[in-house]
Amino acid sequence: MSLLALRDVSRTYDDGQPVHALRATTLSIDAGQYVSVTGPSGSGKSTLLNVLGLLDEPTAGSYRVSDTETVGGGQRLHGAVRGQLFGFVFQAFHLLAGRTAVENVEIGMLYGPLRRRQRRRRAEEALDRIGLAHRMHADPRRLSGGERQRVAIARAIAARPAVLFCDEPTGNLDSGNTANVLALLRELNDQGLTLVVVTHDPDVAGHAGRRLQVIDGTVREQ
Ligand SMILES: Nc1ncnc2c1ncn2[C@@H]1O[C@H](COP(=O)(O)OP(=O)(O)OP(=O)(O)O)[C@@H](O)[C@H]1O
Repeated sequence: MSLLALRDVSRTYDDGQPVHALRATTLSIDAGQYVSVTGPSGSGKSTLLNVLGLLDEPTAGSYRVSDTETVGGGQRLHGAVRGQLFGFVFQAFHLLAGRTAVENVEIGMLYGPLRRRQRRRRAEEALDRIGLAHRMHADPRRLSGGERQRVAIARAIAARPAVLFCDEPTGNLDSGNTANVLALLRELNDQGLTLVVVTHDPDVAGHAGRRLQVIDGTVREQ
């Protein structure tokens, strides 16, 4: 059974005249897949990621997550699915300065069901998993770019999502730090996490087992 299933999904923006950011797309992603999404600027990659991550709603079509129809389900359903199953990593790390790494990771679980002590334990586990246990109490301002992105990944995986959505996760990193983050993503995928990674970088895309290309709102397998 596919974990994420788009059927005939379109996303049209009304910007004076219609912008067809995503055109009648049918796409299934199975649990455990590592999927990259590439394509020219403005082709619809972020729109696809936002629709898959329930951050944006299709204008037409059906989107099932774990066999639950989400289109028309409303904010409450979308929020619940996101909270239980999805984690997000963006190009800009969005970490809070003045808070430690472990506090930043805990913030990702603030609105979930866990109590304070459980949140701390999960945060510590997540930092340990990404190899930053020794920097747990550091302010993100004192971490390297690669370490910051790893903290952002820890924050995204601490609540144990089934799917991690990444939008240009290495966009702000030099080649050494990019290699570290890619090794971490590979390891997380090996442990069963489903990954969907939007990237401009063909080398980053090359790490995925399944490669999608978006051109003018149309998704193709590569
Ligand atoms: N809120 C919006 N209102 C109107 N048009 C939008 C909006 N968001 C995106 N678009 C348009 O939809 C199309 C797809 O945008 P999208 O951001 O998905 O592309 P992208 O492939 O992620 O681009 P990039 O690689 O530059 O980030 C573009 O033509 C864009 O201008």
